[in-house]
Amino acid sequence: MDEVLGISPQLSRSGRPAWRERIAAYLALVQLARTQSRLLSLTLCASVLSQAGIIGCLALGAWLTGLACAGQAPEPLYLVALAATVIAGALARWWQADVSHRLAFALIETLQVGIYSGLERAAPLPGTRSGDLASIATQDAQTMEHFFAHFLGDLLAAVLLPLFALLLLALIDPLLALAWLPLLPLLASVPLWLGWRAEVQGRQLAAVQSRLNADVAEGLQGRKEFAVFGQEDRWLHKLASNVQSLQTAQKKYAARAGLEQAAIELLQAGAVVLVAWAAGHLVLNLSVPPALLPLVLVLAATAAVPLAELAQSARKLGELKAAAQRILHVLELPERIPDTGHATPGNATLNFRQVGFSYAERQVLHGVDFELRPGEIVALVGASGVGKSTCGKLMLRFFDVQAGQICIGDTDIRDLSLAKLRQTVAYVPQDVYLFEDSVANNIRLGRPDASMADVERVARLAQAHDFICRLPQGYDTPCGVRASRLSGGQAQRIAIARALLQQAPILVLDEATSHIDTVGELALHKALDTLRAGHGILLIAHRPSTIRQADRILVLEHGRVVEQGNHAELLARQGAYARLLSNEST
Ligand SMILES: Nc1ncnc2c1ncn2[C@@H]1O[C@H](COP(=O)(O)OP(=O)(O)OP(=O)(O)O)[C@@H](O)[C@H]1O
Repeated sequence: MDEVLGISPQLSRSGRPAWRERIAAYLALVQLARTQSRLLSLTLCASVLSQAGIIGCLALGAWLTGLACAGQAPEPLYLVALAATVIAGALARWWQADVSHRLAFALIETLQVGIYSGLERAAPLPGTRSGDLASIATQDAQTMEHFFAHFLGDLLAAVLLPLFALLLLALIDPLLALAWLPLLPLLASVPLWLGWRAEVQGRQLAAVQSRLNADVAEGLQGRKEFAVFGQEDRWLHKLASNVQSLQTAQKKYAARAGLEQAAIELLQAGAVVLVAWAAGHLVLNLSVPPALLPLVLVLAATAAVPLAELAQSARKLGELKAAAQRILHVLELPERIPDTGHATPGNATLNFRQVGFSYAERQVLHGVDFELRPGEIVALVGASGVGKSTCGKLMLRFFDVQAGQICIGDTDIRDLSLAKLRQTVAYVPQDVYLFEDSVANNIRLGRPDASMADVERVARLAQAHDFICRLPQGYDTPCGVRASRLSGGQAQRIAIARALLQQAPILVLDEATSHIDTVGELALHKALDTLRAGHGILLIAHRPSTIRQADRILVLEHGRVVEQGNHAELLARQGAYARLLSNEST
């Protein structure tokens, strides 16, 4: 799984060696558990009490049985004590289940919020798929339930109760304690014998599971494409092969877990046999009264149970560690875009000044220069892949420029807070995303408190009001998963209305009318003309009809603005713009 997120098993992305990473993972979980210190203390206390309750009733029962065998009638007080121990043990068990799960769920909630905030802070994560990320936020976080609800409590009980039993056995006769002692560390060490394999298997299991989740999620998103290109069977085969890999990983995991289970039970039985053998000798030598024999055997058998339970719990540590490391990786993701500015722009004039930018190795923009003043409509045009959308994304700081600067009112946008920047620039992306919510709430995305009158006003401006009114529930109609109930042009108009509601002085429309019909587009052009009074509008476009309405056209070629002017001027020049238009028309 770590490999899925690009973390090598030997060396994590943080650069720490794997063993330090492992300890860091557990320490971070314990540190997290300490944030719920009250619930944590109650869980530890309840775990010890519940296991002590079970051992207590069995030991008391065995002692009374021994007395009865020796011909001593039990005193009523002892029977009352036995009944009280049984009830207290049952209550402690119930309390432990309640409090340990309250602790686990509180911590999982904290983890999930942390994971979502880490993903948001660092988005988009290079090389990761949404299914992988969903696995971290849900499955990995849920895996932690075992650690918080069971492992920590089991650990404390496994230390305290065998020590207490050892003390009792030593008080009866030190030889009994000596007979029991050697098997205790052996029992505790079982998970360590196959620990390395458990870890590798845990990591493999999580990786296969995550790959399967990612493939299912991707296949569902791309099901239309699979259907169009007749590739459903290929996708199903891929899923079947992933399921097969998952089964293989699960089988290996179960085989190793079974081996550990057998070893634990063998050692537990061995401890009882050794103590029984020593006790038999001591009883024959009259060093230990026969009435104590049942108590000795019960102590030897039951006091090792918390240790065996810990060993069982620890068997899951490999899986748990893999999940913890993936979670920590996301929690520790640095902020991709630092948000430290507090400046306020003097006015809404936008300037690109010698802007340079590259994605990984590939340089896309080299010294882009242009200005967008309030009241202007400017079109940014160029061949596909030349970097037009990249300019829009840089204006919103989805990425930061690597050379030059982008300023609004002479203030570098890196000196504005992200919130301020995004109030200043409204953006309609190429690939509109509508949430599975009502049309009105989708329009309200940037201003959740906007009145219905405001929502309708911007919908009219975006030429969306009429078709929205024709929808079955008007503005309350759900848009469907990924806007499945709307046409591409309708979704675009809702996205334009959403941007207009933001009342930002700079508006960027990235191919925002590409799915809108000619009549709708003409109406939208009129709306943009009325909007220009308070706004600077940047149109990123291919359609000649959209481009023509701009006051100024910027032609981007080889990562630079190579021409600018209005439609007529640029056509007359017979340069890059004229070439572009003739290419578009052919
Ligand atoms: N996230 C990314 N990672 C790596 N390369 C990218 C990324 N986004 C875009 N590119 C590359 O950067 C170049 C410019 O992309 P951009 O989307 O800005 O082009 P565009 O001019 O808007 O194209 P189009 O008109 O087709 O939308 C393209 O070659 C593209 O492959």
